[in-house]
Amino acid sequence: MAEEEDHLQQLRSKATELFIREEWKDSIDAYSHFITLCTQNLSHSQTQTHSDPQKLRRSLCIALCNRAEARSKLKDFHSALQDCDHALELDATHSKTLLCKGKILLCLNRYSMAMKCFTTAILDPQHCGNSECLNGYLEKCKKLEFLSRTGSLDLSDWVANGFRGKVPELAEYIGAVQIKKSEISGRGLFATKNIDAGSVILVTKAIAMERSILLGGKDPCEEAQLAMWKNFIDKVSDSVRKCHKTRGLIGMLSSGENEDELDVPDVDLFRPEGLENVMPCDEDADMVKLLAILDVNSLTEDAVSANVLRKNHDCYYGVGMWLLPAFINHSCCPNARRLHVGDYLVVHASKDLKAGEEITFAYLDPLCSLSKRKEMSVTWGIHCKCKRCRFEGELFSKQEMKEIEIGLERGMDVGSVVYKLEEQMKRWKVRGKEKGYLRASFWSAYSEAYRSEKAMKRWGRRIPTVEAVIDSITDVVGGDHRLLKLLMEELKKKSGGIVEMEKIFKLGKEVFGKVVKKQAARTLLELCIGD
Ligand SMILES: C[S@@+](CC[C@H](N)C(=O)[O-])C[C@H]1O[C@@H](n2cnc3c(N)ncnc32)[C@H](O)[C@@H]1O
Repeated sequence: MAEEEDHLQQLRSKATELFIREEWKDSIDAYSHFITLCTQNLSHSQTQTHSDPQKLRRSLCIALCNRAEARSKLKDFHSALQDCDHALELDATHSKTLLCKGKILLCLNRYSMAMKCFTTAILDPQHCGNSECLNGYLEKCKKLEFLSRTGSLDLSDWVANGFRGKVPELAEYIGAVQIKKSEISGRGLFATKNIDAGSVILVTKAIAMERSILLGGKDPCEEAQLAMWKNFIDKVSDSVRKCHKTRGLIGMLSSGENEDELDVPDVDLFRPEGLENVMPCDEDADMVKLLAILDVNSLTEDAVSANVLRKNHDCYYGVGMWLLPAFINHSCCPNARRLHVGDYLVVHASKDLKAGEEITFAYLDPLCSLSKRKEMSVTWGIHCKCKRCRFEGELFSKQEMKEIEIGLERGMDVGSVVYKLEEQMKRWKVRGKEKGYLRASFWSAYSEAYRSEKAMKRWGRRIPTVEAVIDSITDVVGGDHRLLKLLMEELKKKSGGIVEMEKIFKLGKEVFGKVVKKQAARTLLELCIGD
């Protein structure tokens, strides 16, 4: 008996030493060995070889708790949670395990469950040493739980501080949306209630994300990009391997084939606190399918609709996988935009949305011509048939239109391009939204003309005002930072009044979403001009 006890003692000391040295993998192995022997010893109650089973049970509880901590350091949250539950079966009020479990649940965005752990731990009379830390976690949990219920995030302090300090912690939030069959392609995300422009629709943490900081240049070199993609794929595979819920959810995404035949999942499955055991998929991840899914659904931070809130204008190139936003289809007249805050993706309405309306992003730049959009859509493997593409498709076959486009490409005076287009629109009786489509397609000519003193001297009186053009483009493509920038430059020239400023704030909300209070909004807008 003494020999067995010595052996257990040695194993425990070795595991603890490795744990203190933060050698997580080796400490997990050592604790696993100890846990197996302990469990065998305790389960053979008749032949029990330990002199003090009560003490052994306590040691087992601590070993499970430490293995959980080590596993969570390696982001193996699933196994770590199982260890915590096992430890809590031995001692339901073990405060260190409750703290560990609460922290893991927080990482998994299961705020109310985490809150229960911290509250129970605080009630434990032996928690005294951890009191401050537990209260801190409890406060954080309450804040995040509120955010996950309401979606009312406030990034004011961080933005007003020039993005200094830690990236604010966000919580998962799913607004009034559902997944349904889409007329665009396969499934799409739809509003279930009216949503105002600027309102946050989703806040989602990436299941995996990889960034490269590329110094000295905007275009990431191929080698750095390849390395980043490789790391990203490794991270996704790791998270899919470790969590069957992630595996089940990612398996529901499109791999680009037979999209119209895919099942329509319930949006509730994507809630962090949603049921774990509803996942149909428990098979091993098929790497070929996984790569196809990543190809179709990964998002890059530098995309047109992605405003990256970050420090110092570092040249980042980031790629990530966010599950629910992967159901958002493309439109050349998008009504939503995305914002990257750390590993979180914040999706907000860039126009007012009606209940039942499909939520769409711009995968491709909506402020460029049909031919350029067509060229870019090849990379996405999509053939867009939206109203705008259909309308422009018919018009772009007209000789006059071809001449305007070729003229622009060959460096024709931008003022005259704008003038010609406006005159043609009158002749063709183009009205309402359709005017916005064409102005958006020739945005480069409009923005250059309005910024050129020479062009404005010559054409200024014969072309519509900046405000009128921006209004009509915003009406079709929603808020866009380039429109905002031009509007602000105009305001500076004219030193505009309150009405103009309100217009800018409104457009700012459509571009960045309602994520900051008014004072911080000014900082954001200044950053927009400085871009
Ligand atoms: C990120 S997924 C969007 C959700 C997808 N419809 C589904 O059912 O899972 C991207 C894929 O949706 C399809 N898609 C999205 N927008 C489209 C559009 N405007 N026209 C045609 N296909 C589109 C393409 O097959 C694209 O590869």
